[in-house]
Amino acid sequence: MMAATFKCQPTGLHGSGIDASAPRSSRNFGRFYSMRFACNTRCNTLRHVHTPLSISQDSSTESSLILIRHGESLWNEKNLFTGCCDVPLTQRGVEEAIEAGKRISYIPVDMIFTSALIRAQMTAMLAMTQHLQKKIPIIIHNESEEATTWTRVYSEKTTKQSIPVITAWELNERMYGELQGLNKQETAERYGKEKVHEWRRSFDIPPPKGESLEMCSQRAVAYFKHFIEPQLKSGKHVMVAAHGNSLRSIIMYLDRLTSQEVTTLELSTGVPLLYIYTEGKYMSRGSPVGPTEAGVYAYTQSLAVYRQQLDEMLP
Ligand SMILES: O=C(O)[C@@H](CO)OP(=O)(O)O
Repeated sequence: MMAATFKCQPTGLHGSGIDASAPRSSRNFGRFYSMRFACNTRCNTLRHVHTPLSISQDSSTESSLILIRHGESLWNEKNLFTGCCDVPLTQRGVEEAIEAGKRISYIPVDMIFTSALIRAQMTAMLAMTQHLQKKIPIIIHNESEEATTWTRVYSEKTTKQSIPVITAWELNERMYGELQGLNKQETAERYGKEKVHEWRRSFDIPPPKGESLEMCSQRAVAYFKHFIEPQLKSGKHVMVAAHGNSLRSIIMYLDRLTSQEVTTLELSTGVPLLYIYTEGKYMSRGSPVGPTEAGVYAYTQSLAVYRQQLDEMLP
């Protein structure tokens, strides 16, 4: 069913010009890590690519994972079921994304994963405009040989100042089937509040011709385990910009929630959540409050060191 619904988008870094042969040129960011993608599935081709990691840290101990639901979209504002319809942010959503960016501006980001939908991509890009690293997020295009070749970056220096952005349909919002485009309030009046609540928040009951949360979690969590977790394991700091239900699925996995517990999990638009991945475990650190808040750098020793490096680097 999913294959018919979504066109697979080959994603990844292969041939993107992102390369680990960067010299040790920066006083503060003198150490580079190289990593190798070795994953290959029908839909994704992340392979044989090196990316630079621009902070000093002990990559074997911990990495940060930021999850962010997109800011308010035009259909959130109109209270319409959105699902996989590709709707942009409202002005308020833009502001939420910028505010989220301020809140995570001091947390290192080496790679970004977003869904294939514009509201998540806008959120990631707007958030990164606030980041203290001042690196430029670049969407990686590997959907064809030509796309790979034509988007190649030929400057090592520019590559070092970039953050690869991987887009993946597997991180899309759940596909809401025949509810897409319908008003949530009117649908509740028509089918009854309980029925609509069951479609929206039960774990395994799909809306008409759509995905249940369970179906959404199968593809979102499989993608997370296959493509995102290996990056965290290798010491990369990752941001994931996605959607209410794809992120609820991922949080269910990270926090080991039961299918009952996840039914009450609600995520606000544009609010980042921080996890620290260490020794194969995820530690939830809630939502960062902002770079000026006392104590935020004490989340982990690496973050404290990172902050110090940023301070030394900034004018
Ligand atoms: O419409 C949607 O796509 C989602 C998220 O906005 O709605 P719900 O809250 O029902 O999961």
